[in-house]
Amino acid sequence: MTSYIKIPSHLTPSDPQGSELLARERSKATFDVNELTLALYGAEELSRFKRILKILESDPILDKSNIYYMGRTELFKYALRKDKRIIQLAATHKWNVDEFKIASRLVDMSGPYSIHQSMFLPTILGQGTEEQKRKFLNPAIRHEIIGCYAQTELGHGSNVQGLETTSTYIPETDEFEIHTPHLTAAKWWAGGLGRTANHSVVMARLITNGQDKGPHPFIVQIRDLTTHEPLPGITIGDIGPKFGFNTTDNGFMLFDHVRIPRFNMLSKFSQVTKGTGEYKKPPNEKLSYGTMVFVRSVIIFNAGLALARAATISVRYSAVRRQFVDKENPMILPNGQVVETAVLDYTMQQYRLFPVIAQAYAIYFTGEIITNLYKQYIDQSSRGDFSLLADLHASTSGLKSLTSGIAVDSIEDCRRACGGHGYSNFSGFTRFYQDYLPNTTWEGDNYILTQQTARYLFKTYREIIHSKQQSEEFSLRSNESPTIFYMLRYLSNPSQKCTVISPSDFKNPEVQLAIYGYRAAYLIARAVDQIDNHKKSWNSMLVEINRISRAHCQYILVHNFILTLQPQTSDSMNEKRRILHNSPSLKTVLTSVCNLFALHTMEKNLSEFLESGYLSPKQSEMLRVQISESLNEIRPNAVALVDAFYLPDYLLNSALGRYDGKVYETMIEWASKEPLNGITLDINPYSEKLFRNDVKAKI
Ligand SMILES: CCCCCCCC/C=C\CCC/C=C/C(=O)SCCNC(=O)CCNC(=O)[C@H](O)C(C)(C)COP(=O)(O)OP(=O)(O)OC[C@H]1O[C@@H](n2cnc3c(N)ncnc32)[C@H](O)[C@@H]1OP(=O)(O)O
Ligand SMILES: Cc1cc2nc3c(=O)[nH]c(=O)nc-3n(C[C@H](O)[C@H](O)[C@H](O)COP(=O)(O)OP(=O)(O)OC[C@H]3O[C@@H](n4cnc5c(N)ncnc54)[C@H](O)[C@@H]3O)c2cc1C
Repeated sequence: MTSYIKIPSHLTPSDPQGSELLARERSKATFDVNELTLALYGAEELSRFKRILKILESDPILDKSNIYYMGRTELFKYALRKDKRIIQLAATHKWNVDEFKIASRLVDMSGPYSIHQSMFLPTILGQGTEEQKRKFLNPAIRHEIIGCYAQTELGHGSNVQGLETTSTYIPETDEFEIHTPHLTAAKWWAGGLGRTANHSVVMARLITNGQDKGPHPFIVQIRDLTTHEPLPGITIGDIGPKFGFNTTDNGFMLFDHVRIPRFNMLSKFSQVTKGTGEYKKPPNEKLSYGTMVFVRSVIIFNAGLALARAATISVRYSAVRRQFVDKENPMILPNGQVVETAVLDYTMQQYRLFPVIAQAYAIYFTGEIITNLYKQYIDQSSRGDFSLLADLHASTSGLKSLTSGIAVDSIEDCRRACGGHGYSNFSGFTRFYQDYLPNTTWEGDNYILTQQTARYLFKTYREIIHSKQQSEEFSLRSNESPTIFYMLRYLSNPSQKCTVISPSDFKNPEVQLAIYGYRAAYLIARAVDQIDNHKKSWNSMLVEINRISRAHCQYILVHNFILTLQPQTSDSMNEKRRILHNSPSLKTVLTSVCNLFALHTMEKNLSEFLESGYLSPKQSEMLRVQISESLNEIRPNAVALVDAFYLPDYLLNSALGRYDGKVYETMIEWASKEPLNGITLDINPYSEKLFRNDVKAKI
């Protein structure tokens, strides 16, 4: 990359150097960072990760050093080039799906093919028959066709039942006719549709024999495979510049009575019979929504990674950044020199950042559990058993909403914790934050999704209170279901009180779960009473409903973190958990992290814990004391805890979060490459010229 300004090479940052400060931090850690990294990734995945990283880092097409200076069109071209390159590398190195995902995560830029991978392929895989997979999936895997997922319309997104695009069965020709009846039915937002895809999954209302069977997925070829022009009857375009995600061509699409073969209705679960147009219902009405459940589970896992990344940048930078001298506890170098205090030593900075580390670990562990639950559902559903779907839908909806909301808030908190430099693109936060933002909206707006979770919780609660005679059955189920467990516990004595008598009692996992469980059950019981006995409308309860989903999902996050740290029978323990359980130092540090997560989250929602009367004002004071204690416990391990995420500089692309701490050297080097620095302006206001030259002499 070209430098436009020569920076005097004799200048170095004032002592102590960033590298020295980070080395000191690393030497204070009470646990082995490599061991924790292994416990997070597992040996096999870590070695794959390192192998793939090496390939990407040394590939000139995937070099990221220029991207902070690019505008949209340039960035889009870069994204297309890098998407093609990853596919070529995958072919060369024979990467499997998991390896491909690792590469995409490391290259870290949504692109024109992203939705092909994340939604088009999974939809055909999940909803297509074997014959349809042969016809569409195999060429799609080979990238002979490129697809997108067009569900949302200009006038409807959240309300899937309200979609207007129609797909009408024509028995005479054994075809479907796809049509856009109104402007509001224009497909809108589909990633990759704007300029790239030649096929699309189109969610359209199935009309057969004059009956509307609601939205179903269809495969539609939308562009000519040779000319790449839209096919007759189809109008397509890019929807224009966005808040972020500009490296993907989100598009719009209109259909004018476009015919497709009957074969193209994805028919694993519901079918239309040739000629008669008879409709065969799916075994569960919502199976056509399956892709959304899958992507929501991925979003939960990704939220943990996003938090890990934000925490890594801000914690490392805070260890290097120094401001003022803390006179009561000055920072003294080995040579006796008193220097300014690292901002990480200020308790306010710790209170802002350490909970983000804790959120990252908490969500990472729940992400793994949800991923496994999804796999279990896929396994069972392949044998015709859909019994897990309702639970999976409720958990993924609420957790997608909660975890992506936490991630968005915390990325911004971490950015602000980096002060002025956090506002520079070189911080590594700008595109990361902008591109992360739509996670709160896509795959179901976060406020809409909480209604799905609350509805499921109300149903479960009603089942328990209306079937006293079955209480034994519920007691048995409570061993497997933490939800039933906390509801039963609440119902056993609704006026119970929290048992904490000293701050350290808050460290007891049983106490934490009892507090979270009581609060969720109390809110649910109150809402059910309002709806069932006081005839409150659903709409009038929406604020409460959102609270309930959040309360339940926070319980789940705390429960899963505690479960991860509890000894398990060795045969049920996988390799990663075994590493963790065989290391007392890892368990100790992660217990502090778990406590901080549980207690800080409690403090942030304190009014809900207090209003039920379960927690007293006195206990809430003790809670604060214990949070402070947890922050102190984590302080020596802060840098090591983020190092353990093993997020390489190639991914972070951040001057502030570099592993080696060379923050200032990188800031000035990258600034010297700003192309604006290569232009000499003509500042005479009466001259029409803007520049005296196009580009300064390169240095
Ligand atoms: C290589 C892989 C990498 C993957 C990387 C992925 C990362 C992400 C990257 C990019 C992806 C982003 C691109 C974005 C794409 C999109 O946004 S696509 C469009 C997504 N759109 C939505 O999510 C719309 C949200 N709306 C809905 O889901 C629904 O309309 C609804 C809000 C759930 C309401 O639905 P509906 O009105 O039909 O249903 P209800 O009356 O409320 O409920 C009826 C019963 O059905 C149950 N239900 C609802 N949905 C589901 C479901 N999905 N699964 C199972 N069951 C469901 C509901 O609980 C009710 O049950 P009950 O009657 O028993 O109570
Ligand atoms: C970057 C990006 C990429 C996308 N990619 C795709 C894609 O590839 N394919 C695709 O099909 N879609 C895609 N989408 C669309 C996305 O799925 C929808 O935008 C999303 O589901 C929200 O729907 P909406 O836009 O209709 O919001 P609306 O439903 O109009 O929401 C507007 C507001 O109304 C509130 N609201 C609506 N209904 C209710 C209610 N019942 N109760 C309470 N509040 C309510 C919402 O909370 C929200 O605050 C993408 C969107 C973005 C931003």
